[in-house]
Amino acid sequence: MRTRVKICGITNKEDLAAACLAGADAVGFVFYPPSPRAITIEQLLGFIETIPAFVTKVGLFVNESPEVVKETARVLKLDLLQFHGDESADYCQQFNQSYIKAVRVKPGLNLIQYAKEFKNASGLLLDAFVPGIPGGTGEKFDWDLIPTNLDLPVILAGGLDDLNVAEAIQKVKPWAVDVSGGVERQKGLKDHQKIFAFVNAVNQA
Ligand SMILES: O=C(O)c1ccccc1N[C@@H]1O[C@H](COP(=O)(O)O)[C@@H](O)[C@H]1O
Repeated sequence: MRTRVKICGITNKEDLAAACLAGADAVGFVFYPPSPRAITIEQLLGFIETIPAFVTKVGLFVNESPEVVKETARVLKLDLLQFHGDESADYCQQFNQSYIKAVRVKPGLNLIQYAKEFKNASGLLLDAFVPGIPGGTGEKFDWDLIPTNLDLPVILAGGLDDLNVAEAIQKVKPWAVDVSGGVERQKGLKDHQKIFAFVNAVNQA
């Protein structure tokens, strides 16, 4: 099975084109103002139409108000919502739209129970737990903490790059991998060579 790839934290047209050309299955946009990768509806409207068919448009939110999520998804015609905060299952389901739920993995967390709670999600995104920061930290976590029998497709994230993603895929066998910092030249700006190297590494794993 081919492992799907999401390139997250895209802030401009050039980086978007590179991700699509490299073969990304999904591109992510961060609607979380404190992030150095944050983008506004107005900025994204300037280039969102350059996304070709069959590339999934993902909007990332962290504990956002439902009104803002609804309006962002409506105006930009997002395909998938990514909830990367402490959102409840009821909160995530209210939008009547496909979503993935992120969880920051640490010892003692019952991921099997978590996946059951979010049974309507299209996938469970596993990220590193770093106190005080919801995500995009560039930190890996202990992949041994991931059970093999989760009820949801696993999207592995957290500190991935072109050098470690093959090992991650061999060990975890996720449905998809998600990267932000590992393909950047500076926060918020992508390194196009790293994007291509990452997607190639995934395809060869
Ligand atoms: O990218 C961000 O700035 C961000 C902010 C808040 C929540 C999540 C964020 N990004 C997501 O974090 C993971 C891991 O990123 P990294 O590869 O370790 O940099 C990924 O799912 C991003 O979508």
